[in-house]
Amino acid sequence: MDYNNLLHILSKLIGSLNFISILFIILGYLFIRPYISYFKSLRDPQYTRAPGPLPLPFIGYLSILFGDIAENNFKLSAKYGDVCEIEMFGYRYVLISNPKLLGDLFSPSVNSPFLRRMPLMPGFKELGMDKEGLLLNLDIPKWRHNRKFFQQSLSPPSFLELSTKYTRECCEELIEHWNNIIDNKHNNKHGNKINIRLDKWYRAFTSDMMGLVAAGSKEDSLKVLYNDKYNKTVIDNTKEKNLSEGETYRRLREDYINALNFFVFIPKFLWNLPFIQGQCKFYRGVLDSLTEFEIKFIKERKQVINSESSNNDNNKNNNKNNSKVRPDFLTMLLTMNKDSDPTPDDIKQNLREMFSAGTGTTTTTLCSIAYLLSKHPEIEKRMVEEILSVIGPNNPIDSSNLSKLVYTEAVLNESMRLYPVVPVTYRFSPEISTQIDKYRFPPDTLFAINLGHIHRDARYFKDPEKFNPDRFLGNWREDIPNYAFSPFGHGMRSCPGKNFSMTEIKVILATIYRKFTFKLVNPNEPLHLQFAAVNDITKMEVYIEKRELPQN
Ligand code: HEM
Repeated sequence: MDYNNLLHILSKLIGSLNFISILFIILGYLFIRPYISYFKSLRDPQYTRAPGPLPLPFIGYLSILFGDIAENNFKLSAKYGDVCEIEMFGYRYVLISNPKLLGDLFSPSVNSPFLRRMPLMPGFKELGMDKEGLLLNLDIPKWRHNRKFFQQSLSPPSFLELSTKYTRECCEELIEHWNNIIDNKHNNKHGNKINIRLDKWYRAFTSDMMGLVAAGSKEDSLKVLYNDKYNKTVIDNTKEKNLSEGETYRRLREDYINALNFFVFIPKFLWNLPFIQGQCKFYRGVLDSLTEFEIKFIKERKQVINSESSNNDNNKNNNKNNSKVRPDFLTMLLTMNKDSDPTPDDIKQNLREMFSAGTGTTTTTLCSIAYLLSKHPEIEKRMVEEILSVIGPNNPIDSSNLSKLVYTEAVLNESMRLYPVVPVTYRFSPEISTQIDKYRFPPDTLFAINLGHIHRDARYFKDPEKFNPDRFLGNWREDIPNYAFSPFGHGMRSCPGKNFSMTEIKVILATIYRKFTFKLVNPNEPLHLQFAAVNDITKMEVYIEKRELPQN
């Protein structure tokens, strides 16, 4: 049969197809597509395929639709080993659970081919994150530029001092509210025990704290929570009508996290379905309002900075200490970046990521610490003894004390080992093929690093399920293999907020735990974590008690 005949037969066949048959052919193709690519990859002589389950039609792997991705990753590694493979997000998704195999992916080299976290997905564009900020930025020159200024903005001693001061202020406010709740007998429904939602309090706390640290805006989340639940005498009819700017921003950011999860995890072809369309429209509205709010806010700050610097130029006797501009993260971003004179648009995503990456992560970490300490009172006692001996029962904490809180830091590290906020992180290279162990993967493979699984692997941690802060004392950095403990990731895309977070959390633990102790209301329940982009605490009920301090 010649070529023309073949074309003729094909065109006749296509002409005879009706809409239903075409639909069936398309669906049939989509149904078998994962198998075609699966069997093709098995026969490709250039590359290898790691063990893993057969893909499912349409979705590739069930955990996209059901269950917790982090938990499913955990089970996959337990079943298939240190390197295993599934289909996810339309990509070959290789899960790695052995720190010895992470050298290339976690490379600290500026020329690493793994500077991207994930491939471009439609949701990233919708969120404006594919070319902005850090987290999902795929534009490498832009990401480098942002990363440099993000990191520099977090490091000046004046910034760290100010953020410690703001954290202490928020702790003092929290302590005052909790004292009021405990002292107020009307709230006491459980005999001598006061039952609180610790997750809600810490969420409000980190929101106020990050509001101050990032943009100098006090959000009043703690006050709102206290007044709503405990201070019934305050009747605020204007509450819904006249939200403070801080509270409006806080609510927008809360919705933003949901928008982020929506656009990242719901495939684009579903956005226009009737029952999802409304949600999509709502989240687009949230993104627009948030952008409008941030641009206005950044413009105002820029004006203040510019007018102060032109006054300073005119006034040679100027005293810098009289500056009205707070040295918070936003000011740092604007002033450190002066040579390139950043526009509000350049900066807004960095500011947004400071909030979104800083509040939920800290809340979950604080709750996991409270959970573990309430189950291990002897460890809590030892931590509080250290806090009291280094700082005393009432003195304010300053940065010079923090390095002496060695056991407190070990408690923090051990909690992050057992409950890492980011149990899986990703690396991706569209450019090169990658050799991992005995497997060779093509470009465009998505590598998922199974941090949560590695943290509980008996090969690297003796009695891995045991809460034992002692493993983080002494020369632990030499004892634990490279990359086996990675609560902040590693390499060029590791967490730029690491030092800042460690400092903040230690300040919070030292300030709060010398005043209060928490007991779980349901001690037999597991920690309620839900994984979306990170592990988020969904509920934590505790009895709160004032700590009885030893009399001097
Ligand atoms: C307990 C607190 C925190 C934990 C456990 C945490 C953990 C992490 C982890 C595991 C990553 C991914 C690292 C990798 O892939 O190698 C990350 C990335 C990131 N974190 Fe954090 N983080 C915390 C707090 C913060 C704070 C306070 C900020 C902001 C000041 C922040 C900003 C970021 C940003 C911007 C990235 C993306 C970096 C990039 O892609 O270049 N994080 N974080």
